[in-house]
Amino acid sequence: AEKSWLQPFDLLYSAGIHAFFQGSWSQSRDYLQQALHSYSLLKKVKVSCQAQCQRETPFHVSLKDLGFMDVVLQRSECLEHCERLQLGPPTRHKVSSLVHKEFQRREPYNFLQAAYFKLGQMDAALTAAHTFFVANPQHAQIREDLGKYRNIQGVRWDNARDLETPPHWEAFEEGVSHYNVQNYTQAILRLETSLKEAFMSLDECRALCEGTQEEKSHAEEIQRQVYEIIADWYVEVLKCRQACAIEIARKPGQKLPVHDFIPTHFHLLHSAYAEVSDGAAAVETLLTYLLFYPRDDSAQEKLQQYRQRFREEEGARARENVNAYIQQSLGEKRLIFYAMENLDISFEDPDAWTPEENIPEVVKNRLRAEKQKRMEAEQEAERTAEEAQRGPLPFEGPRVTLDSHQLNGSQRVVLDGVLTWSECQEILRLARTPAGSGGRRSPHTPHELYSSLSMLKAVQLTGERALATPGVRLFLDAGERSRRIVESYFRTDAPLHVSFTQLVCRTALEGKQEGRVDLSHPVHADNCILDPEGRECWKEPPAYIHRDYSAVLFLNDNFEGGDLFFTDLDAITVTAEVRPTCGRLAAFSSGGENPHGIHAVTSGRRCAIALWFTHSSEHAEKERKEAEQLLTQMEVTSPQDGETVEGSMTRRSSTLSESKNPLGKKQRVSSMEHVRLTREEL
Ligand SMILES: O=C(O)CCC(=O)C(=O)O
Ligand SMILES: [Fe+2]
Repeated sequence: AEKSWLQPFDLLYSAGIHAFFQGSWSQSRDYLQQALHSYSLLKKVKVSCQAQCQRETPFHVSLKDLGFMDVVLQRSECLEHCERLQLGPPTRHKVSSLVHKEFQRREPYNFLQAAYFKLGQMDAALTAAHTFFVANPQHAQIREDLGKYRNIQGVRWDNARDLETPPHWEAFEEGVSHYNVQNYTQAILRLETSLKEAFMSLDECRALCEGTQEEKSHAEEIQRQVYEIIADWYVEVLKCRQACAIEIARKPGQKLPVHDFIPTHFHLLHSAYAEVSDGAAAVETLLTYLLFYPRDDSAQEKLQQYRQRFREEEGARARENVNAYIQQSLGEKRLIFYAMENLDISFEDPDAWTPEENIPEVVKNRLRAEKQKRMEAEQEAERTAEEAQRGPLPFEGPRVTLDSHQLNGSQRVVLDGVLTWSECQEILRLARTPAGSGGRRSPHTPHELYSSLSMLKAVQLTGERALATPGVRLFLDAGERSRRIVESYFRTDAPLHVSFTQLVCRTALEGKQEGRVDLSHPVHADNCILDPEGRECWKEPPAYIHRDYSAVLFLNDNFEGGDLFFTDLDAITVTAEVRPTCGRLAAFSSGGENPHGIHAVTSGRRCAIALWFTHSSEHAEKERKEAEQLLTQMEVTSPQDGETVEGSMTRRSSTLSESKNPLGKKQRVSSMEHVRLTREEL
């Protein structure tokens, strides 16, 4: 029989990794596939044995302690027998919690995608990579890899599937989008599917709680009595089951769970059913919602409305399976609260709907205090982790003026001394050239003019007017300088490339400033679409999702207004403000943690270089390389000039006259053609 038992997943996994580092790709692939298969089968067996043994050895009410222990022993025997039949001796599948965590993080898929890639199985590689990526969206390397797959001919990008995310997520998200565009019939179908699947995931998660508790050391156990040990262990199981409500509500790869996940389904469903005039279902789902929140006044009002509108639907009842779930959950909470009162137990209630009166006063205070303590500890941990991660500055000159903590946020920094005063002036001259000073209406406000100069335009300027060269060189260098500071200070785990450089000036229109309440640039995040109501930021097109870090290098301060400010996710609460001044650099991660805007410029002209950085080499700024080449050609003295190289280098910061331009016309034109070409390829 030995042969037919399931192979332990941790052994298969380590064999897969071993083969991987040996370069035996097909062997590695096979072991990794088997490991994943074994892992999921093991879970299935455990869940089905739980269900079977609960049926076979039920607890009856009013058991005396012997009767209770009798059932405990029978169930234990049942489980052992059930699992042994399918899995072999229990010790075979004892796996360290470290390996468990790796599987939860989908680590095997990372090796698997690389093995498939080596074997040229591109569609499978893409699917494995995508599966890993969904749970690890911050992983820089996998993003890079996915970018490569996208460019490989014949890979069907649309086929990228996620093999692990529970099916309720797709159904839930589709349901909500249908609902949002008033497509109620489809919304109902998808949300009902989501509910069914979510309850299945919940059952599975809860069943796995038994048997996953870490074992205490024998020495610890020996001090204690049998009931203490049982109580302790059982409370751990109950806490684990309770945590499943959060587990199913947290989409893989996301930090926070969806608030009130199950009740939300019923909230959306009753409106959707009412919209399609299915009175019975509307009343049924609203009543089910009210099981969670019986004192929700607006829901009660709705109920009266539905009852009047759909008269014939008086027989509708709340859903029994949901009622059973609530009763079970409240029963578990009651025991946990009891343990909190009397034993030294900590617990965090995952549900918002637990009725106040079910929570003993003492426990309420403990819960509150614990929550407070946890939040503070989390903030502190985040802060110290962030500060500990700060890297050194790559060269002398700039210094940190404000760190994230002082800026009341995360992944933010303000530095001074990135440009000298004369460097700022030189770049500002560039902004005054015809290409830079074009004053069109600001896209954001009728009270300001707006002009912008991209790297492409700056290079064209160099080609056409040598006058601009020192400014363009500085414009280029300032971006590279900032890039190095950001990469080093934030200790990014992969190299950063500049992906876009833009010199932007905002000029206040005279006499149009009274009573002005708008902003020079509304609050936004740079790589996602800010949804202040939902307190979320959607990292999806048309947002520039490849942007990882942003920076603003300020050039002047002779204007009024125009401070850069950061807000909370609500886009209203200002958390920090930065006054522009020459050489000051504000740098921050481009995501939802850093919504920002610019206060109205009420007089004068505010100029700054906006920079965006990316880990993806595909999104590196093409014009930057062109500009670099072109400028180097111009700066290195041509033979006719007879000037030394050093001479030409010192000239960098002085103004070049047109006649000194060492670049022949022909050469210049061909360089420009090249720039246009790479631009079109984008
Ligand atoms: O100029 C600034 O201060 C910020 C500009 C900005 O946030 C943007 O262009 O995305
Ligand atoms: Fe921005």
